[in-house]
Amino acid sequence: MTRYDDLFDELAADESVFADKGALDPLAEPEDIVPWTEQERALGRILTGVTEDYLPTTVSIYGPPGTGKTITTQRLCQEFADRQSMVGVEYVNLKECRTIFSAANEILFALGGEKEGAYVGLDGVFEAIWERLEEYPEWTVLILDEIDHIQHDANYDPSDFFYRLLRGEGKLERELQLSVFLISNELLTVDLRLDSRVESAMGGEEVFFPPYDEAELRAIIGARIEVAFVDGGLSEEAFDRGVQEAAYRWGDARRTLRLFRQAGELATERKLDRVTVDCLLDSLEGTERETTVAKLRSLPLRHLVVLAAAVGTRGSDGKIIQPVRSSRIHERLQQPSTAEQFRLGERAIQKLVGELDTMGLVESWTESKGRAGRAMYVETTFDPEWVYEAQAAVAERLLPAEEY
Ligand SMILES: Nc1ncnc2c1ncn2[C@@H]1O[C@H](COP(=O)(O)OP(=O)(O)OP(=O)(O)O)[C@@H](O)[C@H]1O
Repeated sequence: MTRYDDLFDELAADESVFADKGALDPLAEPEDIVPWTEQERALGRILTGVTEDYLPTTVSIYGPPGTGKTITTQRLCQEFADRQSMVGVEYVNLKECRTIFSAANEILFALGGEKEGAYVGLDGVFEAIWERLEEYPEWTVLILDEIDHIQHDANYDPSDFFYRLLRGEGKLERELQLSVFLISNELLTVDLRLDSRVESAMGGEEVFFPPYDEAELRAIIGARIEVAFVDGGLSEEAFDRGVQEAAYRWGDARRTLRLFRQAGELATERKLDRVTVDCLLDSLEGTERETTVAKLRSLPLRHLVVLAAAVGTRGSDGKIIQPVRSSRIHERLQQPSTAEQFRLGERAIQKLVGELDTMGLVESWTESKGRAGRAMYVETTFDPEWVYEAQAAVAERLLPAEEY
């Protein structure tokens, strides 16, 4: 026996509470979609417009994470296209696209084209997109997921991208009938600050997916829980508590699946034969932390730098001092390396704090200081140490913590 044998033996679950853990994988295609009756009807109504020769140029599908936007839209559009030969559907996820040019190239690729080189420019890629679309049925529904990941870059702004997509000359000349279904967490015109010419070119159709309530989460994950756990592997109280907490905190099906998977892993680690309410509550904290850290990691650097400055002051007991005044954040951001890189004045900092507040990552408020005017205070809504966890390298490189 080597020490690796010992290690693997120790870690291999001989008494697992799981029968088929894969059933809790959010990426696994669920057999049944618990219908979102209202939203399905709204999307269905839009699609059947084809029979009257009309599809809106855009449909904005938005709502918080894990509320079934992707799965419902994809399936409904595909089912419709399977029944209507004059409709084609393509799905593109833009999450990994760092530039607007790469987003256009990703669309081209999904339409069966070869990606273009940078030298052709955005217009060149769009020209190739229109050529591909000529081969498509009369109507094309293009689903663009995570479209809010498109950000301003050095060469183009999102309005340029949308204007070409909706009103591009090559498209108008060829009289292509294209309807773009845009999936995002926030309403796009607000989130991406699209300009008015783009707004007026958009279809104006919107479908909102609200967070799931307890009954819906129960229905969505109930069947998967039955497959995932051995008989009696999850106590009824733990299941009830799990869906209640998940509905109260997030209304997100993906996070709920993850919560039950982690609670099961914890039970196995603790050598229990069933998941208890304690396992569930302990995992709940872990899930909260994991998702917050992931969210922090995906923040634009300027927001992260402001957060790092907000949590960068420790008391003599080593604890991070909160709340912190925005002027203190400003002061910390005046260190030469940071100041030069980000050039953040007090007003810019307050604006970024406001945006972090809207994202639910901080709470901010102002207090009157009499003659000294008003002061803005900021406090994170989560354990401030997580900021370091999320971007240890960035936070420490930019702003080493200092004692107050
Ligand atoms: N109505 C549903 N029926 C069955 N499974 C669902 C349903 N809604 C969500 N799920 C499960 O949750 C996962 C996440 O859902 P989906 O990707 O559709 O969410 P989303 O709203 O698009 O989220 P995001 O904004 O994070 O991309 C799905 O892959 C699926 O496993």
